[in-house]
Amino acid sequence: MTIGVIGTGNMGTLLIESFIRSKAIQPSEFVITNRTLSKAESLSKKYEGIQVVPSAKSVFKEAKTIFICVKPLSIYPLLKEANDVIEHNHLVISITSPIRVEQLESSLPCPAARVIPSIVNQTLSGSTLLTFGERCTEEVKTSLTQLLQSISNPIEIEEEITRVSSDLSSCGPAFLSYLFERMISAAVSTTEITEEKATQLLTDMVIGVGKLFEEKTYTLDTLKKKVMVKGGVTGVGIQILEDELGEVFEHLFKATQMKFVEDHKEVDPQYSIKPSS
Ligand SMILES: NC(=O)C1=CN([C@@H]2O[C@H](COP(=O)(O)OP(=O)(O)OC[C@H]3O[C@@H](n4cnc5c(N)ncnc54)[C@H](OP(=O)(O)O)[C@@H]3O)[C@@H](O)[C@H]2O)C=CC1
Ligand SMILES: O=C(O)[C@@H]1CCC=N1
Repeated sequence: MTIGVIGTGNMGTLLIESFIRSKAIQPSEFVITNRTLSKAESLSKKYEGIQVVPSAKSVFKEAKTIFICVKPLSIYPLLKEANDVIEHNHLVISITSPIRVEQLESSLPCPAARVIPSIVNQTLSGSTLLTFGERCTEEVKTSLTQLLQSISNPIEIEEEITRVSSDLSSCGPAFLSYLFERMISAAVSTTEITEEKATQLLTDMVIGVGKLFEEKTYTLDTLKKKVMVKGGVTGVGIQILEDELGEVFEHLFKATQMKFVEDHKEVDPQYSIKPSS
């Protein structure tokens, strides 16, 4: 299967490297481009066989399944530029949240899907968020789902829950990293522990917790209860979290939802179909 990738920044590179790592796609099956071409060329030096072409249009000429991994506002001009070489049997896959699949299909002669990845897909784990356009046949849905299974757990999501799903799956690793940093700096500022030791302990703990969830040993609730020995120290800490966390996560999800509305205001005028919500 030839796979095209337009844009080899963080996510384009992550998808290429993850598909190669999972052995789902061989380097020689990739046709890629990037605005700064040297970035795509350095990937082809790393993985012998990747074909680098000079433009998005050339990618559409060489591949039928194409991941577009550029920022939201760059997608429409790119599709217009390649318009005369896009055919009915292409599949266009966008990886960004503020463009709906029906908006993509409205400016294409072919099916479109949206696949929002997460940095954790680099370890061939985590979810990818999958939404199919109306033109996607069962065959297209099955083959894209199978491809994504090689690097992730593909979860089909409705448009209405796009932002919150991506907050959890794709922004989540950054949110957690921030919280872990705050835990470490508080541990260092209130006790004798060094930053190095606190970082080591927290990192080991996070990896272990991930493995427990992977093995389905515990749910979030049963794990919490197992550690919270009656009358013990964990309960004291949990009580502080309950008393002081307040509505921080409610505020977070409201803020990202507002940003999503702003993103749509920028992107929507490019497309003939406007979102209904
Ligand atoms: N970062 C993340 O964790 C996630 C990001 N996303 C989404 O993925 C998208 C890309 O994000 P990310 O990879 O982080 O961004 P980057 O800025 O790292 O990558 C974007 C890439 O697109 C290239 N580019 C821009 N315009 C064109 C064009 N016309 N033709 C070819 N290449 C082009 C840029 O080239 P140049 O080298 O010249 O800048 C750059 O390499 C965003 O919409 C984001 O929302 C989705 C899930 C997770
Ligand atoms: O488009 C998105 O929702 C993702 C999440 C992280 C960055 N962009």
